Amino acid sequence: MTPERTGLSARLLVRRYGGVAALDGVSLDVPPGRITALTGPNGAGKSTLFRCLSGAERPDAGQVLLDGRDITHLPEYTRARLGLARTFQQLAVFPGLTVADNLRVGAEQAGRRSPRDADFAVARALRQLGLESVAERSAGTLPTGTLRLLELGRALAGDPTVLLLDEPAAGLDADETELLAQLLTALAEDGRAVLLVEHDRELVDRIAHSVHTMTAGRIDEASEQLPGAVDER
Ligand SMILES: Nc1ncnc2c1ncn2[C@@H]1O[C@H](COP(=O)(O)OP(=O)(O)OP(=O)(O)O)[C@@H](O)[C@H]1O
Repeated sequence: MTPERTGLSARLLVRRYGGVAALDGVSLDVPPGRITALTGPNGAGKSTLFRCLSGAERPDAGQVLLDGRDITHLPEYTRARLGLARTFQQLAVFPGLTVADNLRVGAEQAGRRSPRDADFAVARALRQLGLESVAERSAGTLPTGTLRLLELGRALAGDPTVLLLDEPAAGLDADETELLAQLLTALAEDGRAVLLVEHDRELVDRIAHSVHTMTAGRIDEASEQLPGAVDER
């Protein structure tokens, strides 16, 4: 039986580094079909929250739930296979591999190991990101904006149900930001749960359904909003 999709939730997460509480009782819901945005100043704890949600780090207390299942103690690769994907602020693409092969690694990390499955995932991600024309180029030869899209493609290649995106618009030009806005909107409409850490407030206001503000390890403000219209070009 397929479990009911409720998305990803943090319940009272605590993570301390020495005397600093990077997370001080953080609860957050990232439901399917919506873009949930997280903002806040440097050092607020956003990256720590991402690491605890993705499984790169364990919280000292609290729970992480995926579709109601407690995944707090599951390793990152198991979470990836359950449908959780993330992108990194510091790009995690392999510069020596082609764009297509970077996407293939993303598909394989999410458990799409048969060549047929992986080929299908690569072709779909190339199409979604508009990267067909650079499919055989070495990633290391491409500009930052294209690499940022490839970083997203690497996460999408595994066909995740939950996407954690750490500043996906950093370094994108206006056209690339527009493509990103349309793509994230379509992914949410398709039923995916999207968590977006982003400093571009204009982008957040246009596409997010809710905005949570984090300060000093706590989410101290949450607001619901109607996403603004995305340009149809
Ligand atoms: N590995 C670590 N060891 C010690 N302290 C850490 C570690 N990681 C984060 N911190 C501290 O935890 C707090 C939260 O940091 P975090 O990087 O999660 O914030 P952030 O909101 O993601 O900031 P930024 O926008 O700069 O990435 C900060 O005080 C930071 O110095």
